[in-house]
Amino acid sequence: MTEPMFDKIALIGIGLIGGSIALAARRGGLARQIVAATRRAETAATANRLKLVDHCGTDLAAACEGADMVIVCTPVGACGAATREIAPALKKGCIVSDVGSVKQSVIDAMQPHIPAGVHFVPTHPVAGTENSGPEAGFAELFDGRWTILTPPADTDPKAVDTVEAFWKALGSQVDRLDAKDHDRILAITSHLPHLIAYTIVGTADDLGGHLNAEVLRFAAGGFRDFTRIAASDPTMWRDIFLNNREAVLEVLARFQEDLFYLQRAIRWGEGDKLFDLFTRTREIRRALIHLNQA
Ligand SMILES: NC(=O)C1=CN([C@@H]2O[C@H](COP(=O)(O)OP(=O)(O)OC[C@H]3O[C@@H](n4cnc5c(N)ncnc54)[C@H](O)[C@@H]3O)[C@@H](O)[C@H]2O)C=CC1
Ligand SMILES: O=C(O)C(=O)Cc1ccc(O)cc1
Repeated sequence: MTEPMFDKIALIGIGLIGGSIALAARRGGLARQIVAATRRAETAATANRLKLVDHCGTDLAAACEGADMVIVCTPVGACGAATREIAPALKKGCIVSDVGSVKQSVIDAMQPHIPAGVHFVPTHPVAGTENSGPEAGFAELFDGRWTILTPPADTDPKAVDTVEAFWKALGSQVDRLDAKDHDRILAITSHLPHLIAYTIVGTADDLGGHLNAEVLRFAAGGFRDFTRIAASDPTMWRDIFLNNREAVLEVLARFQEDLFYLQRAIRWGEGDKLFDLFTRTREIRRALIHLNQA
């Protein structure tokens, strides 16, 4: 049997992502001990009942005592305060990481609290579901999916390599990006699609009257897919939009222009404009399938 990568991993927050990391790390035998801490006693009790980790409590700092690797798995708006709370307990040489869907604002919030001698390697596993909480975690979540590392320029390269090896051992493919580039890319590929889903389901619900019941009764195809995305966690997504404000507003402006273009084409019966765009987008989907990414 090979040696575990770490003696002790501590997870701060144990919902879908924290729970999945715990289960995948145990599957891979990556740590001798995995502990967690979360704000609410009820969540900790669920994590303990499900045996996601060796122990889950509510004292964030106590969980980090002696840990080699600490991963903050809270909504992005809570990352800074959580890091401030655990900072006094971090041992020298420890790696602190996070899994937030937004990177630059999380770096800005966490980095000032990272003590000297502790390494900070921010990450984003681009894998998830619409479900949240400790019951939602599963060991296979990261298998074959991408995890993006966005280490600040002065980060110890050995710590970055260790985090890369850890995510590969969890089943993920790994790449590295500048944090701001990450935020611009995710604004279009993940954040805008969620905003559209939240909007369309709300609009359908607002139709009112007898149409409302019909919309839900015949929810099929495209609309049903949107309702899945629109069931995603409200706290998590509120924090994502507030923390990736600029990039989201920029792509939203572009999107609105493109939507007006289609609106005009429909109004004036310009079928060739619609046909050309739909042909181009179908090719994009087929290329993704070819690359095994869809
Ligand atoms: N849900 C998804 O599909 C994905 C989420 N992410 C990111 O991962 C992070 C966690 O997301 P999920 O696991 O889905 O959320 P979740 O809601 O399932 O779990 C969040 C956990 O953090 C705890 N928590 C909340 N506020 C806290 C605080 N102030 N102090 C300590 N613990 C606190 C909660 O009790 C819960 O255990 C978020 O930053 C999100 O952006 C990244 C990739 C995919
Ligand atoms: O459920 C889905 O379709 C998702 O898009 C999950 C997801 C949500 C947030 C992320 O930062 C990454 C992945």
